[in-house]
Amino acid sequence: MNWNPDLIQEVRKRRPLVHQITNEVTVNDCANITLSCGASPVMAYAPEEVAEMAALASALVLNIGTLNANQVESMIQAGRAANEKGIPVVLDPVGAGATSFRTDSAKRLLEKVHISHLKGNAGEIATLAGEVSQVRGVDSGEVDHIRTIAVRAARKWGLTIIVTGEKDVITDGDKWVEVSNGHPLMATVTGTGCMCAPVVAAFAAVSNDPVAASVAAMVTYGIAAEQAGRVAEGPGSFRWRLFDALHALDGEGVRDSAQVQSG
Ligand SMILES: Nc1ncnc2c1ncn2[C@@H]1O[C@H](COP(=O)(O)OP(=O)(O)O)[C@@H](O)[C@H]1O
Ligand SMILES: Cc1ncsc1CCOP(=O)(O)O
Ligand SMILES: [Mg+2]
Repeated sequence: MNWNPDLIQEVRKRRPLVHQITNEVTVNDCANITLSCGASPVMAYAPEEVAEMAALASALVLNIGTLNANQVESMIQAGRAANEKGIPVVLDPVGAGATSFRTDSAKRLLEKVHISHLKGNAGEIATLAGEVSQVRGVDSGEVDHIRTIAVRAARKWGLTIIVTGEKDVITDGDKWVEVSNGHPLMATVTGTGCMCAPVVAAFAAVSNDPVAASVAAMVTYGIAAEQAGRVAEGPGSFRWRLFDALHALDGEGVRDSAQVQSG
C-alpha cells in the first residue's frame, strides 16, 4: 500500500478550509485539531449559509453527535453543495445504533449525499452495515469480523471506511489497511474519535487517493497521540499535549513511527 508520510506538509502548505457541522460536546477540540494539523476550520450550521460555506471549503465534515432534525437538513444541503464542488465529505455517525433517530439519520445522509469517507467506531459501522452490534451511547462494544463487515460495506456504498479502535481499519472495499498507531489514553478523553474526522478531511482535501489520505491522516494523528501519551500525566494533560504533538510533527517523524499493515 502506497501512502505519503509527508502529506502533513502538503496540508500545511495548502491550508485547506474544512467546513464542519458537528456536535456541541467536542466542537472546540475539532476546531483546534484542524489547526494543529495545519488546516483551517470553520463551523457553520445555519440552513441560510451551509451551502455557500461548503462551496467555499476544500472538505466537509458531518458529525451527528448532538443531532436534531433541522441540523440533519443542514447537513444534507451542505453535503449536496460539497458534492457539486467535488470536495471530500467525511461522515462521523456518532452513536448510530444507540437510538433509531441516529441510525436513520446516518442512513439518510448516506442516501442523500455522496459521502467519500465514513469514519466511526466498530459498533457504529456494523450497525450501518446492517449487522447486530452493541453501541452504548457513543461507545462501541466488541464486534466480530469487523474487517469483513467494513470491506463489504465500503464496496456496497462505494466509499472509504475508517473503523477506529485499538487498531484502525481502512478500506475502500478492495484494499484494506490496518493502522496500529495510537495510545490507550485516547479512550479516556471524549472527542478523540470526533477529531479523526477533520484530520481525515484535511488530508483528503490535498490528495487524490481517499485510502492513502486516510492512512496518512490516521497514522499522523496516532503518532501524535503516542508522543502525547508518553509525557501525559492523565486525560487532561493528554488532551492538550495531543494538540502540541500534532502541531510539532513532521513527515520524518511520521515515517519513523508509522505502524501500517496492508492486504
Ligand atoms: N486502546 C487504544 N489504543 C490505541 N488507540 C486507541 C485505543 N482506543 C482508541 N484509540 C484511538 O482513538 C481514536 C478514537 O477511536 P475510538 O475510541 O474507536 O472512537 P470513538 O471515540 O468515536 O468511539 C482513534 O484514533 C483510535 O485509533
Ligand atoms: C459524549 C458525546 N455525546 C454526544 S457527542 C459526544 C462526543 C463523542 O466523541 P467521540 O466519538 O470522539 O468519543
Ligand atoms: Mg465517535
